[in-house]
This record gives sequence, C-alpha cells and structure tokens, in this order.
Amino acid sequence: MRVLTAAQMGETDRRTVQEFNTPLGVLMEAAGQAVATFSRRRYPKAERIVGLCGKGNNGGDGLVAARVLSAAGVAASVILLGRSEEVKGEAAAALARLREESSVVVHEVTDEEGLKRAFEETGVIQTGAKPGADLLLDALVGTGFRPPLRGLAAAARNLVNPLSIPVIAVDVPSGWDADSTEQTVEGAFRADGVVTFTAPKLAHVFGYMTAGPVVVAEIGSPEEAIPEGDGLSWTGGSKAVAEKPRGPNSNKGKFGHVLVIGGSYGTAGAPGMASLAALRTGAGLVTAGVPRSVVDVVAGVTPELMVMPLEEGPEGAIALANVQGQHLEAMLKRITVVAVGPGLSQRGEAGAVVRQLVAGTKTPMVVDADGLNAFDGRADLLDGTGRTLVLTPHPGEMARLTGLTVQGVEAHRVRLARRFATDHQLTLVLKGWRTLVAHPDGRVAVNTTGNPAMSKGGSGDILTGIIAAMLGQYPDDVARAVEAAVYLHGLAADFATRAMDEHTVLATDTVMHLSDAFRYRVRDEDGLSWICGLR
Ligand SMILES: NC(=O)C1=CN([C@@H]2O[C@H](COP(=O)(O)OP(=O)(O)OC[C@H]3O[C@@H](n4cnc5c(N)ncnc54)[C@H](O)[C@@H]3O)[C@@H](O)[C@H]2O)[C@H](O)CC1
Ligand SMILES: [K+]
Repeated sequence: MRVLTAAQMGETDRRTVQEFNTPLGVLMEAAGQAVATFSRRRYPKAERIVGLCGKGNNGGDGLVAARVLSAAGVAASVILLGRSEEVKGEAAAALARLREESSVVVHEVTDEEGLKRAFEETGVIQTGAKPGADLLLDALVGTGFRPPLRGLAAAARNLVNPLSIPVIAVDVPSGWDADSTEQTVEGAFRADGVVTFTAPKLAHVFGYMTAGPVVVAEIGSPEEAIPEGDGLSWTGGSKAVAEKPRGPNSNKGKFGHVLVIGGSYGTAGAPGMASLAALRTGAGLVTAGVPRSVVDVVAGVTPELMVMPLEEGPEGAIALANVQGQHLEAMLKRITVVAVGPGLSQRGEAGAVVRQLVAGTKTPMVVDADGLNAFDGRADLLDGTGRTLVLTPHPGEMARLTGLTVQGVEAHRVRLARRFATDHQLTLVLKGWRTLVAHPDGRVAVNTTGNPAMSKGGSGDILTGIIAAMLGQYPDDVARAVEAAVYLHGLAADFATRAMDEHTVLATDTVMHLSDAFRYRVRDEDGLSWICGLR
C-alpha cells in the first residue's frame, strides 16, 4: 500500500475526477459514509454525535457523515466554523443536501463566544442536567491545512482538547500537517481514532496521531489513479504474501531450511530464540549452528530444532575454521537461508566468521547483531549484488556501520536507509519507532506495528528468525517477505501486549502470538484497512 504526500493525494483526486470520471461529490459521499461506519462501529452506543466542520472539503466529509448518521437514527448536529455562504465547492453541495434531507441543526459560528455557545448547545461542553454529546467528529481541516491552526480553529482546539469526549478525526487530526514525518506535533486536535481515505499520508505512518486506530477507507479512487510517488509504502500491504494456504501435497522441503549461526558461551539464548521464531513462522526445517559448549542449551529450546555443533575458540566463540574451504560448503549443504549474528559475540574469531560467510557464499542471508558489528568501519565489504542479503541494524548499529552518530542516523532515516540499500544493493531493515525496510531498488516501506513492550532483549533475535523463515518460504518475493516479516513481528507483539501487560511481555511471548498475527486481515468487512491499532 503506497504512502502519499498531500500533493500526491491531490493528484490522485484530480486523476480520479478527470481520467476516471468519478465526480468529487461521489468521493466525498464515500468518505463521509466511511466516517459514519467507523464511528458507529467504534462507538455503537453513541446517541449524540457532533460534527465540527470547516469550510473546505474536510468539512464536507463531516457534513456527509452527519447526514448519514442522522439517517441511521443518531441525534447528529453540526458546528460549522464559518457562514454557510463561505462553504466552498463540493462541501457546499454536501451542506445543501444535509439541509434538504435531514433535520440536523447546523450551528454557524463566527466568533469565540458563538463557538462556546454552540459547544454548550450541542453538549460538547456539558452544562446542567442536559446529557452531553458522546462523540465529536473533527472535520475542520484535512490535507488543505498548513500549520499552525489559526483563529477559530485554534480556539476550538483549545476548548476540545481538555474535554473527555471521544474524538474521531476525519482524514487527519486538524492541525496535523499530513506531510509531517515527526512522531508528535504541537497544536493539533487530540484523537481517539482516525479515518483517512484511499491511501495513508506520510503523517499517518510516521506520526503517533492517536492511541486508537488509524484506518484507510477506499472511496472510489482506482489503483491506477494513485501516483508512484517517492516509492514509499506501508509494510502491511505485503502481508498478503503469507496468506495463501499451503497446498495439500506440501512437504517440509518446500518451506526452506534455515540455519541460524550464532551463540557463544554466555549468550546461547539468542540463537535459540531466533531458531524458535523461524520454526513458528513456518520454516520447513531449522538448524542452529552454535559453539559446542552451548549445543545442549540451544537444543533444549524446542525438540523440533536441530543443532550443528561448531568448533569454538578458547574464548567460547565460533572459530573461523568452521567456515573455511570445504567446511563452509559442507555446512551450507541443503541450507536455503542463513541467519547470522544472534549471540555470536565479538570475541575471538567471531567477526572473521561473519565476513567469511558473507564473502564465501551467495546463500540468502540475514545479518544481525554481532553479525553487523563485524562490518563496523568496513561496510564496503557488504555487497548484495546478485544475491539476497538482509541487514537488520538498530540505530546504534547503523551509526557504527556508517560512521554517523545515532542522532545523525535518526535525523534522516528514510534518506539514509534508501541510500545504504541502493549503494550496497541489499535489503536494509532499520529498526526503531516505525522500522523501515529499504530495498536495493530504492523503494522504502514503513512499518506501523509494534509497541514499547518490545524494548527488551531478545526482540531483535526473534525478528531475525522471522525474516529468515519468510525468506525460506517466499524466496522469489524477497521484498514482500521481509516487509511482511517486520509487520508480523510487530503485530504479534501487539497481540501479546493486549493479552499481557507491557511490562511482562517477553520476546518469546511475541512468538506465541504469531498465530494471531498471521490470521489477522488488514482489511476488515467494511473495507477499512487498519494501519495502526488492533481491532
Ligand atoms: N480522496 C480523498 O482523500 C478526498 C478527500 N476529501 C477531503 O478533502 C480534504 C481536503 O480538502 P481541502 O478543501 O483541500 O482542504 P481542507 O478542508 O483540509 O482545508 C481547507 C479549509 O481550511 C482552512 N484552513 C487552512 N489552513 C488553516 C489554518 N492553518 N487554520 C485555520 N483554517 C485553515 C481554509 O481556509 C479552508 O477553508 C481532505 O483532507 C479530505 O478530508 C474529499 O472529501 C474527497 C476526496
Ligand atoms: K480533520
């Protein structure tokens, strides 16, 4: 699913209208319908709903929603920031139809006093014994907004934000620049849910707009009307790669044999976790190649796991001899994907082992953790031309790989990830808030699943295992396999955190929720795609 800027969204609308002959009014009608549907679903008991509408098309969506809700038996009212005569274009048509077909009262507001009065009359601000409104639709401004909120819109925000009434944002929370890539912005309306249209904008995937859901509604723009844009997409769109059932005559040979190489004396859990995650993601076979001294510990993780004892140096790390000459060939016989790094350590010959593995074979490979440290200051050795090579650095590891500071990495994540992936012709998974998946062809996908419960040791090892298993199963679809892996990992953690407390969720608990993640469908029965938040 593509991620657009406000300008690209405008271009989509224009093309839909001009090239596909769908009038703007039809799009607005569908947008308002979607807002009404989502509102009813999230707040089925809401009896008094107030639409706070601006004079542009965002307001028009709110006017349609108010009419649709009223027709469904909800006591809807509208507060219009401005006079009826000032309402523009298609929104004016929506206002006329609202007046014709419903008895929804429209409070026209032109100053702060009038605004406060309208809030009191509609119950947004509760006074006396009269029941208050139980839902507010924020349809003040959308993609036509340029910060900051001014005048009455700013006053409305100041009145609404301290209240406890739930707020559903139409397209974006008013005051949020749709093109912002910041996690938070100053001066926007708060929101308990967001309904956007056709495709997410930058702010929907990069921003933390709401603790509630963000959904994308299809309103009638065909796929062909959506411009390529900057090659930015959303990881969840790739999850479909894993939705086709396995054929009836399947066998384990069809789903990849993952070899996890890692572990050292003291860090045996890491390759164990990566292996477990690979098994739970559907790999046909998983073998853990670990130093002899930790073989028994790793084998004990689960009986389905095979182990390959490797020679180790006196410091307890994997020795270089394991991967030299015909030893490497013997090691990789029948292996379809290698995941190297978890728990490997930086002691002894561990770094040389990774460099030799990357240089000595073209077997698809995921490099993580200490595997990445082996290339500190030597990123020139990383070349994914003609092979599948996936790196999964967190910002600290990315900083060491590139010689930048962590702040330097965080400042221009998309640009940096894209450049690194294209320069080195590999797939880069840059972890953190909104993990990025950058591809060798320059496309970048943003992930929106996951939560702070994952900020614990072991999370990265689990992700490595999931990616390796996905590559083993979908070797011809590397881009989607990696994007889906990142999406599923975060989604499993979201399910784990719903079932447990964020303090108590362990990395291995997320593995136990991979079933929920695989079974989850991005698009619900109402045609809404949930890009943030679980339904
Ligand atoms: N395919 C789609 O996504 C569709 C989306 N629709 C909706 O249309 C809006 C965009 O509408 P537009 O008329 O271009 O702009 P806005 O309504 O967002 O804003 C214009 C309105 O707001 C006032 N304004 C602008 N900036 C400020 C400010 N800083 N402070 C106060 N007021 C401001 C300005 O004066 C105008 O009056 C999109 O978000 C969707 O919700 C369509 O319905 C159909 C297709
Ligand atoms: K809005």
